[in-house]
Amino acid sequence: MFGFSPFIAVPVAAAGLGVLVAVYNLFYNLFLHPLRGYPGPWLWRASQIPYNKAWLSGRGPAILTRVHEQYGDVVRVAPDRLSYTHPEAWNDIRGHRKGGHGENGKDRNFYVYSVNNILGASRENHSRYRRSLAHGFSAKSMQDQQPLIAQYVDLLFTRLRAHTAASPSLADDNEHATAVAADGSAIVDLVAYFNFATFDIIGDLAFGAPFDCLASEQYHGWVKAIFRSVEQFGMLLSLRRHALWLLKLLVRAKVLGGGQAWQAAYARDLVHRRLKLETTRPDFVGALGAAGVQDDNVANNKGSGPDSKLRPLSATEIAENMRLVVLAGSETTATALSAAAYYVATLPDVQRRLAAEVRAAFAAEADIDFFSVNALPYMLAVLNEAMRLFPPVPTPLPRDCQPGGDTICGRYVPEGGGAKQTGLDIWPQAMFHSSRNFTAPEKFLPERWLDDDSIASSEEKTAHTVKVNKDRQHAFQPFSVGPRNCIGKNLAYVEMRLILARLIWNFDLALADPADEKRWLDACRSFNLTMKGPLKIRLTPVKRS
Ligand code: HEM
Repeated sequence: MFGFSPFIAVPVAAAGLGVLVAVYNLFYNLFLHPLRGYPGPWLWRASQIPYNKAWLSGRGPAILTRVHEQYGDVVRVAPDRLSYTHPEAWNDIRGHRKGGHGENGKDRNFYVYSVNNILGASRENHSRYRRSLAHGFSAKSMQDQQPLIAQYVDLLFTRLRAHTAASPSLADDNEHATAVAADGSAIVDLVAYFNFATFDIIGDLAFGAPFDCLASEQYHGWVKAIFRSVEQFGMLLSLRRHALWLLKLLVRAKVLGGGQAWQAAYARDLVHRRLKLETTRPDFVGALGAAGVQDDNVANNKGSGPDSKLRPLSATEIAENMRLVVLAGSETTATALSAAAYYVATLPDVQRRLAAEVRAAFAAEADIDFFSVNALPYMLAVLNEAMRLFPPVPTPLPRDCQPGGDTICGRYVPEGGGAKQTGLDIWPQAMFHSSRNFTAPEKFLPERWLDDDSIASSEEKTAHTVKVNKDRQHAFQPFSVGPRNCIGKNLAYVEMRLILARLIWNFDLALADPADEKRWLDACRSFNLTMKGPLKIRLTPVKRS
């Protein structure tokens, strides 16, 4: 009499089982998991959903900053994941290891699309790639690269000056720049122009040919494809963590990741052409190819003999690494410059002090070069403060805890629970905005990077003199630390200093629309890199007698 049709009984039983498994998982994560002793919001500790939601929203950095403010320097942000804002975490998680300790390897899910380049390479291939690439980033190479870089910086300022012509009728307008006033000022989308310059510079260094963004004042198709794939990557990642089947379907349907094959083929073609040139150009491909280029079949045979770390790279490996270098080296630098320009345009006191320093240091624009820009301490402080408040890489580059576990910030972290290794995150934005690390963390105060201990903008001199606690300022590591830190850090600083110094030497900056003070920041979304809207700045040429 209690007999149910199998068409009802089977789905009901399956649903019931599903609910039981879900309840058991929640119970296990909260009360039995090896990470159960770490603090965090209970829903984040119980389920992966809030963490994935934060990633997919593009607002993860702000969300994680709030979570850390409430729960402290070490937070369990997902059942199998810890996130850190204590400065010691940089070295404990990513630093050079002593006494035969293994490294906390890169999260395999996260770097799955980077296994063929330096970013996600195995330890052995990483050494090969890093050693070969290092030649292109040495002090000697950078000196040789100076004319090549300067040529693009010159072109950037030729373009900007053309838009700010003395008479609007002479100015050369386009969708990214419009002359507006008889005083020669123009409204320019600086995000676009910084991207044009940084992509041209790195494109030329990586492939021996620029993208001609500055020449055409347009984004090159390859650059547009990179932007699209950065946004998609945030989604790919979350799907990989939880719905691999859905990911496979979407990739197969080319809804996600569709441009990857085209981007790879394009890079291979450029590298092949560059390798054929008989030239001593001081670019990255030249440095990589100097030790010879190995046949793809040999290089793919990942031998582990004693000389395996010295194996030269194949043309495909060079192309994959150059593709990564273009992405890693362009958008990041353009983001730092955009953030600096935004804060300078928004904060009159900062602009006044910066302009005084830059304009007093150089009698002529031609005096601004690789070396002379090093003598501008306030400008360096502005750049660092911009990267602190608006980090070019604001989301984590996650690691997996090494087998056997590790001690991080003085506390033992177990290797993992079940089949999953413990994930180790540092969200740079949460680290750099932490009130435990920085005095008045939400304020743009370049003075915190100078020798003075007191911060007071002239407007706030009496009301808000802040005594800066510098004990934990080493939390600021926008280029990461350890053997896999940013290889392009010095080049990035040279580009940023050259461009910002010349911008300030030439122009006064103001937001074209004051509403952008809030709107521009609010519209940004972070998926590893930061997707920014146009930054419309009124550039007014400096009048000199
Ligand atoms: C403001 C500008 C920049 C910032 C904030 C930045 C930040 C970073 C960070 C945080 C990493 C570590 C990635 C990880 O742990 O997975 C990294 C790695 C890397 N960066 Fe940069 N970067 C910048 C500019 C550049 C430039 C100009 C280049 C080259 C032209 C470059 C090339 C690389 C490369 C090749 C790696 C991988 C290094 C390795 O795995 O050994 N970056 N960068």
